Amino acid sequence: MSLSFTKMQGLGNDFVVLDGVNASIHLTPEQIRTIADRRLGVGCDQLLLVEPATHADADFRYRIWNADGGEVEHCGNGVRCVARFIVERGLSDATQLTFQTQRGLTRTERLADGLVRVDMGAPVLKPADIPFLADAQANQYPLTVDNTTWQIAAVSMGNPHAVLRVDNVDQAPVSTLGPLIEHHPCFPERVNVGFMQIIDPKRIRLRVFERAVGETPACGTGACAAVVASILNGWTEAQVEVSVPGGQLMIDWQGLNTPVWMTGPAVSVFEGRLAAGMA
Ligand SMILES: N[C@@H](CCC[C@H](N)C(=O)O)C(=O)O
Repeated sequence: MSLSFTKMQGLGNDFVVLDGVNASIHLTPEQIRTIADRRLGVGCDQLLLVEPATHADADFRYRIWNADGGEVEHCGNGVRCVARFIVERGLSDATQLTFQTQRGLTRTERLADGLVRVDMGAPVLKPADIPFLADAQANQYPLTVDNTTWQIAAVSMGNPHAVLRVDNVDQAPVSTLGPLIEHHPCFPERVNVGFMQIIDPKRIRLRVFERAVGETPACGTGACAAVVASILNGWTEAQVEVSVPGGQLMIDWQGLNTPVWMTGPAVSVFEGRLAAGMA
């Protein structure tokens, strides 16, 4: 079967997006790895599949696989792209949509200028639910890696994040410390690792080493987790501009048990067809 796809990106975090509403799509982890491969396939950080919802309050179901073929719970840049994909593919013309994900319901609203605003849900801070091994919940935890102890925040936005405050993200050890924390035994499902520099109470800079992918130009859930960590620790106010290597996201969080709001771009790059045998 030859399957059509759209290549999309949100601040350089890139996706292959598939329409599972008009076709029944079942891909093996090996097929996903090949499609995501930048030499053997199309190339992407995540593969996204839109399907009919099975939840009464959702318009569509939306599933996410990392480039290594593993299915994950949530993707912030991805959900903005999917909101746009649905309109471009004629699946709906609604400005507001509700998506069913592994982590629950996520609501999107298309704004002017190609921006999409997303209700990312309330962050999860209880260690066992992240999951993160700690005796008690705290705003920061000591984490020892190779005899050096770092202070990290642990936050789930549906998917797990560790956030470290650094003086300068340009000099942060993203490619060396990132994978060590990703695989740290205190994170039994591995973790995305954010390196955050506070510029002032309204602005941060962030680089994220994504679980199963490596450093990406942007991570939407990572930006939400970093802002939650910075607010909990008293470093920023409730509305924060997050500068990542791929551009800017606006994140707004009013505090415990309230949703994190994320606003950012979603861009279609090209459409194509996967050759028979690829899918
Ligand atoms: N790029 C994403 C996050 C994708 C999933 C992540 N790598 C994980 O394993 O949890 C985003 O924009 O949030």
